Amino acid sequence: MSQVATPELQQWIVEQARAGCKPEAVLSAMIQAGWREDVAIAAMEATLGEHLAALPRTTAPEAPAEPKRLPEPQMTGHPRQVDAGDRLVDIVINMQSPRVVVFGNLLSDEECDALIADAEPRLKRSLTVETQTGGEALNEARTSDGMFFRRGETPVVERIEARIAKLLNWPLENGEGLQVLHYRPGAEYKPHYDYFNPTEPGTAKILQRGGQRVGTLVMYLNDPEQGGGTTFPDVGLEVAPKRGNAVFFAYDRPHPSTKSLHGGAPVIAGEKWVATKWLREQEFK
Ligand SMILES: O=C(O)CCC(=O)C(=O)O
Ligand SMILES: [Fe+2]
Repeated sequence: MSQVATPELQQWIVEQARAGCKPEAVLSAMIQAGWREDVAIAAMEATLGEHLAALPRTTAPEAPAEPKRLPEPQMTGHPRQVDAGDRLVDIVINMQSPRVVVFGNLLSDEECDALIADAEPRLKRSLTVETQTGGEALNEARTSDGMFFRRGETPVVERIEARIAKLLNWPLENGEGLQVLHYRPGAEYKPHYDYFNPTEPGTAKILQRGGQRVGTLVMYLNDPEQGGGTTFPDVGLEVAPKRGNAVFFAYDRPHPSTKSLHGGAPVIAGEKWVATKWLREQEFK
């Protein structure tokens, strides 16, 4: 008998493993059939190693040896404020896991008003990027109206984008265009992840435009009367929407272990306006 593992033998080893046979039982069956022990062990190791490596992952891949670079404010020495170029921005909350920072005084009232005024005539019922197809679709979980500015579209947008790039140490070119959302009473955005699910078929096409999303900055443009907080259900955190403030969160991999699940809670009274900046790994074209 040949002492080189054949494709048939490899197939048989995988089938035994699938059927729940213990490795010892598989090995002793092979020895019974006349395989040399060392050849049988090597065949099992190689075959099952390859088989396992090809399986879809259901848990988080191991963190890379070099921590991935992510958008992150410069906060060594625990400053109360961060220099964002043309403005000192307050640190209100600094949370590590999930990575969440709440900023105060990021936008002036005039900037908030200008974003709302320029966005309002262009609002449509919000679409979300569809990882099934790579296109966009109406999403029942998101009952706000929205629009996108192009990067640098107006002087106010340009100024805010430069400030965000400085604040989060992240290249301006890696940002998507600013999105403005308007929630009426009752409107909400149910808990979701902002990254694109790598197991879904449309994701490869979406990633061609700048790679994964790795961070989100939600800026509050007005003060809703009641409700409308940004929630992080994995950690029971709710950020109150306050005009000029913002909540930033980052996710180093497209996986729920980042605890970056978040949503816009229903607006109970009044309305809610936010501007969202999504940050990609690479230049967003
Ligand atoms: O409105 C909010 O508080 C959250 C918005 C959001 O999650 C998003 O734009 O992706
Ligand atoms: Fe989101």
